[in-house]
Amino acid sequence: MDPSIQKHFTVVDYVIFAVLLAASMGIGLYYALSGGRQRTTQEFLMADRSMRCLPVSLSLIASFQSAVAIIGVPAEIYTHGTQYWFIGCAYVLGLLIPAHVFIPVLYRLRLSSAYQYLELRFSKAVRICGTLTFIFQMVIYMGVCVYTPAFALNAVTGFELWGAVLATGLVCTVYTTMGGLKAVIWTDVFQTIVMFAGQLAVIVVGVHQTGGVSEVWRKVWEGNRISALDLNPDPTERHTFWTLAVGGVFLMLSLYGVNQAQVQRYLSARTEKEAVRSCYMVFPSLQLALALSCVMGLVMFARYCGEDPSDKLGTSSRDAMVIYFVMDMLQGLPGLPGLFVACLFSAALSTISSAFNSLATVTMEDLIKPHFPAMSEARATLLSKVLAMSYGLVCLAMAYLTHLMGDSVLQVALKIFGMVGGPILGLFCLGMFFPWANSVGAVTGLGTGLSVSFWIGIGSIISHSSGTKPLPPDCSSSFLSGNTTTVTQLSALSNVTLSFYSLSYMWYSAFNCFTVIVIGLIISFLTGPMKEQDVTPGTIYPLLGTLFGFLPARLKKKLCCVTPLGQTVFVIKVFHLEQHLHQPDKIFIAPFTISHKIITYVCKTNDILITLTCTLACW
Ligand SMILES: CC(C)(CO)[C@@H](O)C(=O)NCCC(=O)O
Ligand code: NA
Repeated sequence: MDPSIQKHFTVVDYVIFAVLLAASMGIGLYYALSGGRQRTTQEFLMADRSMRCLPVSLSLIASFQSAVAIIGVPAEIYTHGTQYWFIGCAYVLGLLIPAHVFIPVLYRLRLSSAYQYLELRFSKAVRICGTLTFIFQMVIYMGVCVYTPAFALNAVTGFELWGAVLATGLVCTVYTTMGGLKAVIWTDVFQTIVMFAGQLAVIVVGVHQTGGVSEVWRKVWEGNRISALDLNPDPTERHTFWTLAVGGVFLMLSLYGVNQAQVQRYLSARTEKEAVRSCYMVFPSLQLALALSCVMGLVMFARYCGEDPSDKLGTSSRDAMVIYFVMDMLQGLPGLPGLFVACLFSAALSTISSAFNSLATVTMEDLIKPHFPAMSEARATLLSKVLAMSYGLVCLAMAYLTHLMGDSVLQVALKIFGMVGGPILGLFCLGMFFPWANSVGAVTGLGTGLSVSFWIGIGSIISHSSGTKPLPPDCSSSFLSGNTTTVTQLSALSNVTLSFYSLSYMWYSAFNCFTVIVIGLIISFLTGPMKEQDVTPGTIYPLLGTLFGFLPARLKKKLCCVTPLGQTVFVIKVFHLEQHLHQPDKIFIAPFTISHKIITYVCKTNDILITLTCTLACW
């Protein structure tokens, strides 16, 4: 790269970056030494199920808001206009459905791992398939997350690439291993605030340098960056209202409904109500996060009029371009470049810490504990810490693998969510909404879903058919339909396979989710659908019964698998008992274990140990 355009950091900037890392370590240390000192898996992995909604909600946003979004969304807006902003519409259903469908089912089962649900509903085999799929997804994703900010910074400022990767990876591993989920959640709160502050600083400085809000508006308007509502129904067009607002709902569901990183936070909330409330509170914050990154893209456009510095930078990476503009704008304002770097690394840290903790949880709960039921609590906790640490090291290895890949990172990250998260979402929907689905159907459905999604995903990468030409760069140019021509050419392709490959990546989650459900149901009916009395009560959400409320009661009962009233009352009693046991003088030892419809409570009331056993009923 041309050394004359290289941006430099001052001492203040390095100090700010160091403060971020030190503060995160400090929070980790605090939770290692306070409370229960991380001596139980309940504390280390579930934060003692004692969290309030505010920290939980900020932590929920932080998990999937990585540097990928902070750099990728402005790059998207800069080159293609504001169409992507319509994904904000998907947040409505994308958060309401998790709050009122997934949280009630999962919270009431008092799980530790979301994949425990799959065993209760189907079988051990399905649970293990689900867990392995999740591990695969998160391991790839965290590589992308830690590599992205380091690479982009290195391209522009010469900030040591592997030094930055190692610093983030190792610092995060240390505080996650020391402080457990409490540290992960509270560092998320701190890091989310730094993230918002960094983006806000760039916007304020950018608007000021461009000559005010009205000047920014004039330039983005004349440069055609304000996109109209695109209602084109073509599923191969990358971003339209439909792909974003409808396809986006499924993307959101796979992240906020069934992804262990998020489910674990819901489960760490002290009550179900608190969990639902935290999900509601994600809505305004996520809209704010989206607005900040979109506005940042617009401000950059107004300031640089679509300029493309890729020749000067020696890389065509759009991420490097964003960093270049930001560093250029913030130059000469001591501390602000450092704040932006802190913002990027906050985003990365908060994402990989969630990944480490959730990966340690599923490995422990789904893969190890079932084989060693007699393992002592101390040993289980130690093992969980070793797991969290090992995933930290895996993350560094994945960063190196990401280094060997290419493409636009926003698309890569969202493609992974769709390719792997979509089938997992399908598996949970199959279990929750369709009482007839059986275990064979679930495994076959997941297998088919993953195969189809990889076929399309890899096909699209190889045939390069998912790209869209950027809008013309010039601020004052009139509208050119670069976008539309590409799409018409693509849809005119007679080759069916090629048009499959060009399916918009925003549809991946929805498409793959439906593949799993359809194949799962077909195979279930062929191999003998699940009988109502064999379905573990409490694992079905009466969706079909609610949707078809007009049907006669007998048919409705068949659709939603409602259990007899007597049993329901019984469970309500059990839940009352549970709340009762939460009283300070009556300590709850183990929440309960569920094995094949039998709940076992172990509780301690006035120093007497009681073991309660009862059958689980539908809620
Ligand atoms: C996950 C969404 C779509 C939620 O708004 C957004 O945060 C996003 O585009 N994220 C990109 C992937 C990432 O941040 O790692
Ligand atoms: Na994050």
